[in-house]
Amino acid sequence: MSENAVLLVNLGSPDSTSTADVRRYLKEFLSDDRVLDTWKPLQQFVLNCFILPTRPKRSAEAYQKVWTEEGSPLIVTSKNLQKLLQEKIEPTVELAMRYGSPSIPEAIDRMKANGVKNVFLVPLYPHYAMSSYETVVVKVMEEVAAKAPEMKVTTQQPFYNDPAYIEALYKSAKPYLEDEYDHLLFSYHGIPERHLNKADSSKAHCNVVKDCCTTCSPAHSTCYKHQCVKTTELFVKRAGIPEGKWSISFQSRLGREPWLTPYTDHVLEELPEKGKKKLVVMTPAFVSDCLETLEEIAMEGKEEFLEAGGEKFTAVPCMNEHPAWIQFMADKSLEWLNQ
Ligand SMILES: C=CC1=C(C)c2cc3[nH]c(cc4nc(cc5[nH]c(cc1n2)c(C)c5CCC(=O)O)C(CCC(=O)O)=C4C)c(C)c3C=C
Ligand SMILES: [Fe+2]
Ligand SMILES: [Fe+2]
Repeated sequence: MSENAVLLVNLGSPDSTSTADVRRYLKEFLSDDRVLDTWKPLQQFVLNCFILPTRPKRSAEAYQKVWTEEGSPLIVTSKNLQKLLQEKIEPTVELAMRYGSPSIPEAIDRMKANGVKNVFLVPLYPHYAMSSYETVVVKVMEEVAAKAPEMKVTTQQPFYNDPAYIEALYKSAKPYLEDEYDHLLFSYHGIPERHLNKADSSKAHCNVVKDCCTTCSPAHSTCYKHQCVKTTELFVKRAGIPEGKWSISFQSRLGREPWLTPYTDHVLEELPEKGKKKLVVMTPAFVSDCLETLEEIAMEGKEEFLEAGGEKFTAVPCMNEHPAWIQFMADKSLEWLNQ
């Protein structure tokens, strides 16, 4: 048994598409103080009185549209990633989900029982957000402190601007960019605007400085929007896509407060009237296809775009099991082992 292990952590999905399982999943997810970040009693009031009475049924119907025989696409793809990475590297590759199963505490118990001393934690998100990357790191650290304080954890930093990641993203997307198209839309998962200011420890950059996301600052190490902009700029440079032929939008908003703009659903409605009738959409905030890419973009988004006068809609799959992505993960693991 190796003393080293790689721990991959993705977001997680409900156990099934039943409304009860989706409710349980949403309750755990939205009780996370880094996701619904309000005063705890208010968070629970909003959750129990407004979200949980209605959303689970709607979300369950959406999950039913993308569910496979093996289960949730996000879990199935994450397990395939675990298997393919394991074939390339010696340390045990463990997989856990931030919410639901397989859980983080179970993975830590397993590693402890197997005598693992050094863990390379990889949150499966290219970009930093307190509601995605940060909550994974905090949860793993809390569980390690409680269960196996002797374990040494090294964490992969957000890799949004890593040339090797951009190359893997480019290689996986390239076949979908070969046919003629009018516009390439990069649709990132949104977050509340407020989270940008909260993540800026200087409180003097994000949404304060003009053109903050393209003006150099240490705040960018925790600025989700900057990191999305950077991934996009590096990708279009690598792919040779000219200015005016691409843009960025943000999807999946929840609640009434302002989220990052422009909103993907609005953009999809506006593009056809601007003459952009053949559209390609990429979703680089997600490394694995999931509800938000398969249902919200490839099904609902496509319908909205075609109804607004669009003619052709191509949703680019996430990196999923692409060999370049698996190799990227293997290289990161080897860098850690050799440091
Ligand atoms: C890519 C990173 C993600 C960020 C940042 C993020 C922020 C965020 N999400 C919600 C609420 C929901 N997200 C839901 C699904 C979902 N979100 C991500 C990733 C990020 N979320 C993924 C990969 C998925 C898909 C999960 C799957 O099983 O396929 C859902 C559940 C579905 C639904 O009911 O719509 C909710 C709810 C908030 C509030 C938030 C930031 C504050
Ligand atoms: Fe989300
Ligand atoms: Fe910023």
